[in-house]
Amino acid sequence: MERESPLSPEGADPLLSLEGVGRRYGFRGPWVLRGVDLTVTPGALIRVEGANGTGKSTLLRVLAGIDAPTEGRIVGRPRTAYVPERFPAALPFTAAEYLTHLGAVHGLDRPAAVIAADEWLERFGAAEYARTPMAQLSKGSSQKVAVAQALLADPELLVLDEAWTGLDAEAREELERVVVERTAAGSAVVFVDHDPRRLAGVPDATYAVVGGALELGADKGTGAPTAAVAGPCVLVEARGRRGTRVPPEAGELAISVEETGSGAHRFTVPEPQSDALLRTLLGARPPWHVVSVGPVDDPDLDDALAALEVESS
Ligand SMILES: Nc1ncnc2c1ncn2[C@@H]1O[C@H](COP(=O)(O)OP(=O)(O)OP(=O)(O)O)[C@@H](O)[C@H]1O
Repeated sequence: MERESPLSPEGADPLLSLEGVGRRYGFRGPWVLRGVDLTVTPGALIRVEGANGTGKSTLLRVLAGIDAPTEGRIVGRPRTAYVPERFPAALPFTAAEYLTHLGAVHGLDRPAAVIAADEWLERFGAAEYARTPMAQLSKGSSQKVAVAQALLADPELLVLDEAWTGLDAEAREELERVVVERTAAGSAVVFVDHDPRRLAGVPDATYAVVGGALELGADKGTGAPTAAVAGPCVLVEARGRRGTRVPPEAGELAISVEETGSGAHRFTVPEPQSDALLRTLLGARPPWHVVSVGPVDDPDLDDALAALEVESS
């Protein structure tokens, strides 16, 4: 199988590579994964898709380093954090104790671990549960703790297996923002999510697990500006500091920019360019706050794009 690598900064060394990786359970079990090659570079955002039971979670566990390949090898082991599909919530700690302990395991000293635990719980709207025993948390709240534990120690590779499941709407949006921020800051994120709208248009690459192999999906973003404007678009709502002008590069990437409030802007951008737009906004000085990223469902825009396509042909 040809090895595909996602968009990466020019010349960046891979964080981690899977080379000819295969995984099966049990000595004679069927191969769940076979001949998988994958290179994860700094800043890459990779989506993994596939039908139920095809091996997505297996792949993510191997990437996260909590499961070993049966054959093949893994080159590199960045500082990695993982949010599993099922989080063992019935632990004999409060949320804050658990996070502080894990922070220490990840190398933070105790005061730094306490601060990081508080900050992440706050950010995901779970600060009020900090002193609640984990066993008493609802599924959604314990999922917030699962996400917080992964973000505590600034991972270079974040692996999210259905991490949005069970989160409330605000926390789901927050996690999308965190993913965009982390990749803009140079960390890699690999995720599985059953909702096709999750981070739609943002990943650098989408892979599907099919028959144990990894196939590069059709909706791979190029991350680079292209002349094409036809095709699906993404709506990015972002807020700049009051009085800040839209970064010129963001204006060039977008088909349209609308000011919706003081500092608040709505960018409509062709899907392949959405990642570049997000990086531009988050990398601006001062950085823009990305409020939401979602698909465009606007018949007028579809007509306008069709007209543009005709004009440019
Ligand atoms: N610990 C295990 N022991 C034995 N078989 C396993 C184990 N984990 C996964 N499998 C098997 O490996 C195959 C792939 O499972 P995996 O959970 O990786 O798929 P998935 O694509 O993530 O599924 P889903 O979409 O349902 O979460 C399945 O047939 C599953 O039964």
